[in-house]
Amino acid sequence: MSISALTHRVQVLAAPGHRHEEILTPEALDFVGHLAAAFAERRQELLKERTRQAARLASGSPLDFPLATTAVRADPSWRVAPPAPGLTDRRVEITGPPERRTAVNALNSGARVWMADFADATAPTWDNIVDGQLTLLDAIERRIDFTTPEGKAYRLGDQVATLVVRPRGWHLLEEHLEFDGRPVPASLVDFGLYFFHCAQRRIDAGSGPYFSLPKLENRYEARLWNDVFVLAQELLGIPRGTVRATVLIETITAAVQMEEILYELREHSSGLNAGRWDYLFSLIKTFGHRTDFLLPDRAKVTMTAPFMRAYTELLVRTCHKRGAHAIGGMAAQVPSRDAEANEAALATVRLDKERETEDGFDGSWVAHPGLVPVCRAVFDDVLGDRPHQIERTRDDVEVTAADLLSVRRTSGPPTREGVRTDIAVALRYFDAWLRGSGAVALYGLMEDAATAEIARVQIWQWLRHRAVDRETVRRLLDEETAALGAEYPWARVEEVRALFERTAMATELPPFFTPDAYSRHLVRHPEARS
Ligand SMILES: CC(=O)SCCNC(=O)CCNC(=O)[C@H](O)C(C)(C)COP(=O)(O)OP(=O)(O)OC[C@H]1O[C@@H](n2cnc3c(N)ncnc32)[C@H](O)[C@@H]1OP(=O)(O)O
Ligand SMILES: O=CC(=O)O
Ligand SMILES: [Mg+2]
Repeated sequence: MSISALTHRVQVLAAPGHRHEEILTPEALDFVGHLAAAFAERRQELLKERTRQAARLASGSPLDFPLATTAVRADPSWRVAPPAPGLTDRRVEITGPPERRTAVNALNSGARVWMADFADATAPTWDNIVDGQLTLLDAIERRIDFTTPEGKAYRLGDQVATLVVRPRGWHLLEEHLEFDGRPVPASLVDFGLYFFHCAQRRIDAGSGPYFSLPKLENRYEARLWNDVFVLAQELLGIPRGTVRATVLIETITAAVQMEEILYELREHSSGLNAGRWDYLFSLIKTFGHRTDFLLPDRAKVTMTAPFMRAYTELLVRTCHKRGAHAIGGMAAQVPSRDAEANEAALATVRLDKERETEDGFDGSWVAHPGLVPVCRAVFDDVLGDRPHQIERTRDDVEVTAADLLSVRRTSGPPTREGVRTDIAVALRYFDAWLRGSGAVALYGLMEDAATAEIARVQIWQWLRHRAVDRETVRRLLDEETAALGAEYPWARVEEVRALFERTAMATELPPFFTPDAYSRHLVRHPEARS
């Protein structure tokens, strides 16, 4: 099918920005419109199913591996597609928003993969979204070099990381693009614009259009992505099976459908990734009303907690059984200018990666170029010249749904400092996000939309179970709001405080803070809600 024959015109509800016309071409918008026409309704239905499933679990329905797909899990014959060029050895993957400086640094970092993130690490202002696409296009075309006004030169090296792109999740809309009178699903915008402009260019360069898919809740959402890939390839005349996608297992409902998710995407799958921060967020969000799921301070819930071990071991076992890569998660510590703090951060990251290599992971994520050597050294020790350890099937691992939910052994009340830290982190992160930054370093840790969600839902959970009283939260909120304003006079303290009160202190927990914050604060077209 020729794209020029399409009439799925998408309307842009934003003032033209610098070079935006290079991305928002009529053909690219038609392509996105075609995807919206084909998949927007199904997305809507799947979001309704998310709500229904949340209600079922909240009213006591058990969570388990689906009976309906027993045959898929029992069938030993199927495997995912073989690794595509540039995705065989993934021992270190660096992540970051698709900004110019980050792009050059990440591509040059020595990591095998750069995961350019429109999701957790990006505040989706319209400029960030379109400039992010320009950054990727310029990086692929190798015209991204620049020099700062201070004279620091950024030059792409000869050996660069393989590019993987993470579009926003299914729950979000892009309100600056309208199709058929409705905002276009954000996932289709990020995927569609990148695929339209860059898929063939990546293939011509000996690589391919590769993706990382966030926040899926079940196999039907994986099937939807697979259908998006099939149609997108067909529309652009790209051979079916060229796309590769690594799915983040970062919701508790997806954890019991890992194998089905691989199955749905098998012709396009490049494995699974342990999205540990969203996973923890999902667990609290889904079962936060239950007293046995009361979690202590965030710092005390580590990857060695039995329920987190069950999750990561199941992920490795599932991937390797199906010939797929298992990619580890993000240790939140980032390098520090203080030598002692830096040593401690590196040691923590090293331990985390050592645990992952022992579990059988084939590679892992880092948040900062300064962590690439640590991660690489740990994986080099175990892998040597082998590109991965997929052959290490973890037949010894037996994980039940009860193991994934065995939070009781870790549960407990928060400390006052734990409550304060969550409030401080949520406020500071919300402020950065409203001002256009989706990833920041706070108190020595990388914070992004997933980690901030944990801070928010912990406060909600503790209030709900009266592990902390409302008066104390209000007092700490006053103190932390004042501290934020004193430290950053430009901080949007009133808006940030109101956002916190709406999303962390309401009786009903909103599933995400981002849709509320996005439509109130980031949408800039004349029809935007105030
Ligand atoms: C839960 C999840 O979803 S994890 C995945 C999503 N989250 C992320 O991707 C976060 C990635 N990390 C980051 O964005 C950053 O590391 C931050 C925001 C946490 C800290 O960034 P900074 O405050 O700039 O750190 P710092 O000052 O130490 O940076 C030093 C240099 O490293 C660069 N750098 C830092 N992190 C990255 C990165 N992830 N990729 C590329 N370059 C990076 C900086 O640009 C800076 O470059 P420069 O010397 O050329 O100016
Ligand atoms: O996306 C990663 C996560 O940990 O969340
Ligand atoms: Mg995540």
